[in-house]
Amino acid sequence: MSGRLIYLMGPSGSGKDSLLEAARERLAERDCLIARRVITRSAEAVGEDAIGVTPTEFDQQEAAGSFALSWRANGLAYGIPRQIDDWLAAGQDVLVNGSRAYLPEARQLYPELIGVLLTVEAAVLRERLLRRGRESLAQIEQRLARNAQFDAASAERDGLHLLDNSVSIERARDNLLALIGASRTCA
Ligand SMILES: Nc1ncnc2c1ncn2[C@@H]1O[C@H](COP(=O)(O)OP(=O)(O)O)[C@@H](O)[C@H]1O
Ligand SMILES: O=P(O)(O)OC[C@H]1O[C@H](OP(=O)(O)OP(=O)(O)O)[C@H](O)[C@@H]1O
Repeated sequence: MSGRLIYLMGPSGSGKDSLLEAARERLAERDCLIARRVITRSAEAVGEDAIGVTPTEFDQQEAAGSFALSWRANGLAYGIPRQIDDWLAAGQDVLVNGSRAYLPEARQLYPELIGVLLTVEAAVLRERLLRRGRESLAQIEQRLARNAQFDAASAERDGLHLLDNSVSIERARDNLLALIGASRTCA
């Protein structure tokens, strides 16, 4: 039996990483692993449980077939290690921190993926990016402009599950776990 691929998306600053950290233990109890991303961000700036590599290293790993999924956004390259295929084949669910723009390609590779879109109001998003303080103001403006290109209503039409993270992280975590549990029943 193969596991399910849960593809979490949401604008930069919406709280994907915080949500994954908050849910990590509970997900593990449900046999759901979180994929560790490879990102061309300096190690100090990574700020998530990711592996930092140089752009050259990333390109080499990508060319060698090390990634199950890989994309570029926000001036960075992101890869999901090929290892997730072993986990899925062993029947384990896998949750990845994905990209909205890359969703069509991800769906071609994993037609059964369960897409979850984390949403927050634009004003909250701005506030969170500013508070996180990881990017420059110009980079934050670029992320907000990128977000304005995506529309949650069309996401719903695309069959994505919408998950509000304007609420507390604990509530969002419980809603994520409920959503994953409900999808299992439907499968
Ligand atoms: N539910 C929440 N309530 C309040 N602050 C949150 C919540 N979720 C995330 N944050 C904060 O918002 C900022 C961005 O979150 P982060 O997890 O880094 O987002 P992403 O991984 O989507 O870029 C962080 O400073 C984080 O602490
Ligand atoms: O196509 P999009 O949906 O806009 O996504 C583009 C990228 O931005 C997000 O990264 P992340 O939240 O890690 O960005 P940041 O941490 O660099 O802010 C997301 O996980 C993708 O890797």
